Amino acid sequence: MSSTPALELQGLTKTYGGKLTALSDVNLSIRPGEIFALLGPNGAGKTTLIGSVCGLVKKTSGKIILFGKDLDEDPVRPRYEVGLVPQEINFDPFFSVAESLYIQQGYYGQHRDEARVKEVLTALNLQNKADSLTRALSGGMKRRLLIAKALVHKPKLVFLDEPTAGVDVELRRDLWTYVRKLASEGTTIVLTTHYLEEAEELADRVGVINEGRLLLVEDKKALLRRLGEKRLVVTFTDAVTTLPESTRQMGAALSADGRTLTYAEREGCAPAGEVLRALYTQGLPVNNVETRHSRLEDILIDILRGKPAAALAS
Ligand SMILES: Nc1ncnc2c1ncn2[C@@H]1O[C@H](COP(=O)(O)OP(=O)(O)OP(=O)(O)O)[C@@H](O)[C@H]1O
Repeated sequence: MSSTPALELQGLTKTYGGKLTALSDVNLSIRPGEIFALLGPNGAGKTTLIGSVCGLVKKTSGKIILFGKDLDEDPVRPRYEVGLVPQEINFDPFFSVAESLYIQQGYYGQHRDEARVKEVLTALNLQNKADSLTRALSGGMKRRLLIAKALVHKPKLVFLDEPTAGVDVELRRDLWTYVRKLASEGTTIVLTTHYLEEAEELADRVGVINEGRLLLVEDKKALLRRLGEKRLVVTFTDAVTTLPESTRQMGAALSADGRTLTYAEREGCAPAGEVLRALYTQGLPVNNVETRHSRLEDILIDILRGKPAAALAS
């Protein structure tokens, strides 16, 4: 696979009305074929970033390089390689589903390609709706059509801006399967989502943006390992007065009533099993043991709160 980044942002900055800085000096390189999740709270700048790449927002400064081509030098042709699934449903209600896809092919400088339209409709389970007016589709079908529109011209880079907002669990699962298939065929995917489960499920890498600044870019699994923890909670049948010295040294803590031990196993710490072994060796009255792994959601909250442990990776 080519090593040229699918997308490179260099010092990308966007100021609205000379006052509000929606993007501040964003530097980012998206690898070809990866699924990259761009995460951040409302108003962080995600849609502005996507809009700048897709030509919907005029950047204030910085460079946008698509597949090695600087958009300042050619703002049109490199964008033919890009597809966008926007947050909001935006099609003309008076065209049929198939017509809206032919129009889309035209926008991207392509000839009407009926076979491709059929293929995309089938992939998104809309084959029976080709002749329906778009306004007659259900909400979930409209979402599918938005995705079909973004893909009908075979883009090499696809932005999915909140693709599953308001869709049911089944459609969400279908879309995840489809996104994975696209990525396995070499399409680069940039995803924004407030469903962190979605990012955890799909993403190869994660970027966190807040107030227009990119705070972190990291491999998802490495991030979960680095900042995640396994939390062990042990309850005792009778109150315990002190914990074994070895478990205290490992960092286990006893609740004030002596009935609960908690231990956070992080990268480089003793495994939770060692704490348990010490408790059993000392004959402490263990009643129940629970463990819970951190999710991306816990980590994102720590990063956004500026928790020191959530030190930024390069
Ligand atoms: N056309 C505009 N004019 C003025 N300000 C804007 C405009 N579009 C966005 N903004 C502001 O820019 C900032 C970033 O907005 P943006 O839509 O990029 O955030 P987001 O991360 O996509 O948020 P969300 O998760 O809510 O969709 C916000 O403060 C927003 O109010």
